[in-house]
Amino acid sequence: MDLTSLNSTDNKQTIEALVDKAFLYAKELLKSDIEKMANTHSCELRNYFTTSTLTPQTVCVSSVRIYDVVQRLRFLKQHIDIASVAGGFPMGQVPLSCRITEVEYAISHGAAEIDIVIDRGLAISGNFEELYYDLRAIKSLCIKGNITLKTILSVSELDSNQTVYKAAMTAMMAGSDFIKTSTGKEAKNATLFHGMVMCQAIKHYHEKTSYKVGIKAAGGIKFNEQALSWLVLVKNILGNDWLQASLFRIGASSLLEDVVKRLSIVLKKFHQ
Ligand SMILES: O=C[C@H](O)COP(=O)(O)O
Repeated sequence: MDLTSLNSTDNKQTIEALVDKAFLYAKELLKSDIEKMANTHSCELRNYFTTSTLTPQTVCVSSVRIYDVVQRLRFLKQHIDIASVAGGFPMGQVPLSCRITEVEYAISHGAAEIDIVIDRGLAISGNFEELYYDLRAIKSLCIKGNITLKTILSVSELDSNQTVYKAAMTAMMAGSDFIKTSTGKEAKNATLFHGMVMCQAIKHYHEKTSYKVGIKAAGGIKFNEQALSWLVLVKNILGNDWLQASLFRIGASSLLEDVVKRLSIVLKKFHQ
């Protein structure tokens, strides 16, 4: 999971709370369940629930808030990768030079992952060549710093599934490490059908090139059932290889709560 906060009201305090949530929320709420289970179950099982499985893969913030994350991590003496949205998020309607400046800013301030948003106007007008060169320019900045590049297609704003497929292919050809469904700010979130089109594009790209590109589902994913539906979709089309954080992510601001609730139910079953 990329634990996300991308609000216009974000500030130092809300970002500190986000970072604390990434490290403490699950551990604190599940502490007693894990301890009870530890009395009756093997170390292996106990360790599974006490280590990295309870910490999101990244915290995902706006570029201007990266510094707040870095400061909080220093204070907590902890590490988690920082993902930053960039490129005039969420609309993507800014000149390439500004997009480049923002990505450079994000990387130099500590982002390990860049979630770039595409200019949907280019995709809808069929200008995939310019879209490719835009994304290629961003990719060249990421290559230098070994930064993961996720490209947000904003699928619900594209005019057809064919456009979704072409935008996905363009993003992958330009070197995206992930293709991502949505910014979370569109009027409608991505559907599983959009996800299916994206997974098919990833599969075809893999068949043609052997490159494995990841998929990130984001926007309105708040409940376990939704997350599991995406997981099943990815598993069915792309296979078990994709079921790891380097190839499958869910970006969400409000999913952790339900995941922890469900984990608590599962853990209670272990020590009943
Ligand atoms: O990239 C992640 C999305 O912006 C998260 O959207 P959400 O706030 O609806 O979970």
